[in-house]
Amino acid sequence: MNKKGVLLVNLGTPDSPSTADVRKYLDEFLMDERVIDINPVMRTMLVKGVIVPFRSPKSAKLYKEIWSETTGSPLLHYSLLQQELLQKQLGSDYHVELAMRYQSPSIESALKNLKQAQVESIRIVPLFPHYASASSGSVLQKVMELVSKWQTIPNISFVNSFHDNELMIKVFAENAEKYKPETYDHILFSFHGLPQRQLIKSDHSGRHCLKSDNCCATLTNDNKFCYSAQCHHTARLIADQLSLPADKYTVCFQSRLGKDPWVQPYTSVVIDELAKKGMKRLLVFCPAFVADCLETVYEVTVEYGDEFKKLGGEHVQLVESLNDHPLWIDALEGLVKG
Ligand SMILES: C=CC1=C(C)c2cc3[nH]c(cc4nc(cc5[nH]c(cc1n2)c(C)c5CCC(=O)O)C(CCC(=O)O)=C4C)c(C)c3C=C
Ligand SMILES: [Fe+2]
Ligand SMILES: [Fe+2]
Repeated sequence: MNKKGVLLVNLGTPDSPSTADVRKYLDEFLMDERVIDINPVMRTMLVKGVIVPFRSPKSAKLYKEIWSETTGSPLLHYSLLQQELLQKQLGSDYHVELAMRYQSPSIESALKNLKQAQVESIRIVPLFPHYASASSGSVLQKVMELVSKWQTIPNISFVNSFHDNELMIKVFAENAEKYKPETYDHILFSFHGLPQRQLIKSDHSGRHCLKSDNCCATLTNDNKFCYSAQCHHTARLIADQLSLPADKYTVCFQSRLGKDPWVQPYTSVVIDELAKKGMKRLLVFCPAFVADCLETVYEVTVEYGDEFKKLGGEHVQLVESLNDHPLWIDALEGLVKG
């Protein structure tokens, strides 16, 4: 019997924390037309002329801080563990591959392995709980570009988003419980940011995105593919699971790049405001990521932690990501079989 193929795809990480490898990674990532979605000539000038030359040495320093001598980039390490554990759990009827949208292991090589294994179908699982053109959309476009050239195209299906996955919500809540959320002054749900123009472009109704202050407060037919509305929904589900009152938590967005407005409120602004209000201890969830990475272990723990302390705060505690939690592997099994 032919096996069923599974392709897990995360964002990508440099091959090493050297400036040259970070430059290669940022160049491939930021030249993607779904990531910096502006006129191609402007994108080339901005990315190759400004962002990559200035950002690469700075980012390389940060990557060096989180790089493990034995396991390298945390994002790749946890993604490989997720692949291994899912393969074990699904058994020999399945062939599970892992790819990164940018750099290695590439989507090309993972698809080649699936083709060689003569799989009868491919289930594509972008490892992003919330749909964004810049993340899941880009993964799906790349896979379709490559597979469309095959002589025989197997059955293909993909997961668009899983922002309300019950097991995922449970793992985030469980991971937080050991820190006793009730002992913190405030809880943040800090999601990866996105330029506002990308939200507006995804609003096919033309009635929803950024048309009112609370356009993301509920998930409706009009905004069900809105990245921000999906993020708010995930936060509400985790907060409900932990019985957090609405005034005890804030949804915010981190990792802004460039001068254009991104989805708000910005995490750094919220942290400043909370410190100025005299809050001392913050617990921070990063539910846009299924594995710990630069944006969680460095940006939240170190950068936001230092910023908070400078303004009188005492402690910023990150709730670890889904990583290799057994219930998350169960969740992945459900996404594959669903
Ligand atoms: C969760 C999904 C992600 C979306 C959506 C996303 C959009 C997006 N990101 C940038 C710019 C950068 N992101 C960087 C790192 C990074 N981004 C994600 C995920 C999403 N990005 C992850 C998982 C990571 C961490 C990778 C790792 O190796 O640990 C970086 C690189 C790091 C840095 O230099 O700060 C940049 C740059 C844009 C512009 C964007 C949408 C338009
Ligand atoms: Fe990013
Ligand atoms: Fe929206």
